Parts: sequence; C-alpha cells; structure tokens
Amino acid sequence: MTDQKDLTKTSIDISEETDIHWSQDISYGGYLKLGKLLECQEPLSDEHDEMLFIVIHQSAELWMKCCIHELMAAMECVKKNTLGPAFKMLSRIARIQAQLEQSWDVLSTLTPADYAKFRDQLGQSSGFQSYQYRTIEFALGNKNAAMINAHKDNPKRYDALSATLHAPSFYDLVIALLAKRGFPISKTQLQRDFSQPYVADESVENAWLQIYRNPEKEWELYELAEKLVDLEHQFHSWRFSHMKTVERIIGYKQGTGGTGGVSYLVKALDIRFFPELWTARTKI
Ligand code: HEM
Ligand SMILES: N[C@@H](CC(=O)c1ccccc1NC=O)C(=O)O
Repeated sequence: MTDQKDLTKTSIDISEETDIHWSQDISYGGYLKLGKLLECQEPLSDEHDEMLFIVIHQSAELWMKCCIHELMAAMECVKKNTLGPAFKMLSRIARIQAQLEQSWDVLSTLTPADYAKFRDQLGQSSGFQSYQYRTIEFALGNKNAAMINAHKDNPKRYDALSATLHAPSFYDLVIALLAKRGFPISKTQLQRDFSQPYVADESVENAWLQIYRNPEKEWELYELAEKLVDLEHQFHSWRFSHMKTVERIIGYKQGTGGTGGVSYLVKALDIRFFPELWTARTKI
C-alpha cells in the first residue's frame, strides 16, 4: 500500500496542473520574441564559421544591454546617496562581465584561416562602431568626443551618446558622493567639464586613502571602492583577452575599422576609469 501511495506522488498530478491558468495569449517564443531574434543571424558568406562570429557578437550586445540597464540604475542610486541597491547591481554587472570574458574562449576556436575566409565580407565594419560599448565606456568615464562620429548617420544614437558624453560618469557621481559624505574634494573635480577625459586628483586620492585606512568609519564607501576595483579589473581583463584573441586570429594586420589593430588594442590597456583607486593602493 505504501508503495502505491509513493507512486502516485511521483506521477504528474493532473488536478494540480489544471489549477494553473495557462495564458491564451502568451508563449515562450512569443514572450521572448524568438521569431525575430532567431531571424537575425544572416551570414554574408557561406562559410561555416561565420555563424559563430555573428552569435558571439550578438550575445555580447545583449549582455551589454543588460549591463547598461544595471549601470544606469546604479548611477541613479549613487546620485540619491543610497548605496545598498547599487551594490546589488554592481554585483550583477560583475557576473555579466564574467560571461563576456568567457566568450573569448569560444571565439578562440576560430583559426586565422577560418576567419580569413569571410573577413573581407565585413568591409570596414568593426567593434569600434558598437553604440552600446561606447555608451558603457562613456558611462564609466572613458570620455572621447571623437568616438561619437561613428554614429553621425543615426541622429537618435548620436544624440543619446552625446548626452552620455556630456553627463557625469559613474566615477564623477561617486566623487560627488565623497564630497556629500564630508570628504574635502577639490572644486575642480566637482565642477569639471564632464565631456573631457577625467584627470586624477590628489583630493580624491586622499579621500580613498582615508577610507581604506579606516574602513570601519565609512564601511559603505569602502565596499563601493572595492566593487569599482572589481569592475575595472574585469573590464581590463576583457580588453586584454580581446587583444590576445585578435592577436591569435589576425596577427598584426590592420583592423577593418582603420586602426593599427593589435597596437590600438594594446594602447587601450593603459586607460584607467578610476585612477586614484589604483594609485592609492601603493600608499596604503
Ligand atoms: C575575430 C574576432 C575579432 C577581431 C579580429 C577583432 C578585431 C578588432 C580590432 C582590430 C579592433 C580595433 C578597431 C579596428 O580597427 O577595427 C577592434 C575593436 C573592437 N572590438 Fe573587436 N575583434 C573581434 C571580436 C570582437 C568581439 C567578439 C567583440 C565583442 C563585442 C568585439 C568588440 C570590439 C569593440 C567594442 C571594439 C572597440 C574597442 C575600443 O574602441 O576600445 N570584438 N576589434
Ligand atoms: N575589426 C575586425 C572586424 C571585426 O572584428 C568585426 C567586424 C564586424 C562586426 C564586429 C566585429 N568585431 C569586433 O571588432 C577585423 O579587423 O577583423
């Protein structure tokens, strides 16, 4: 008898299932717009490996979309001086960055010969023209006005990118927060032209030094500092892996976007979003 009872437990309980009100007008594919999404992979060549190239880039753009969503919301939290929810968003961004990093491993299965078979089809197109990537760079503080020119044919994107260029970056907002919380930050940092590249400042470094030396006094800011360091570390790893993957796939050829290729990507490794968080470490 007991055996029979157990058997009924493991079988599907129809009476419970019928309690679920299956919606008439929504389905998995409908909700996720898979019809549209899965029609977006249109290789320009008949080469087998072009599918991987397209899917890797499209997935990266989807993750970037999610990352921008979190980043903008986290910036609003910093503006409002409420760091709790921002921490949650920054942790999610870190996991997204790990996903993006992982994709280099998949792409490295593409050999130089595989890529050469369809590279010419790409013309002058390049990651250089990624609107979402540039949005992230600007929001994190790597401001470079010349980069918006790639979007001059799309006024909506051009204007939105221009707005992000001129707005305070995540780090600008964090510095304003340091001032709000009583740290003596120089006026030049608080009233700077936000469209210009950020230049490191002693008053900001001193604030971080104080926070790192006495974390118990400003635990939230200490935690924020470490989350920013994580974010920059991951971003740097992504840049590095991109550069190394490009090196193994196209060697030292020029980029389709008109740069020197690997040499351009190597130079980008010098960029720091949060410079004082790195220089302060030597002095602690
Ligand atoms: C075969 C694979 C790839 C090659 C050979 C490659 C090569 C390059 C090169 C040479 C550049 C410099 C600009 C240029 O002259 O074109 C560049 C920039 C860029 N690539 Fe890639 N890339 C590859 C894959 C990817 C992937 C998977 C992504 C992910 C979204 C990506 C995103 C970018 C971005 C955002 C830039 C602009 C970087 C900046 O301005 O700092 N690339 N790529
Ligand atoms: N810049 C690459 C081309 C390239 O990677 C690319 C071309 C079109 C769409 C996305 C691309 N990926 C990132 O740069 C190259 O020089 O081969």
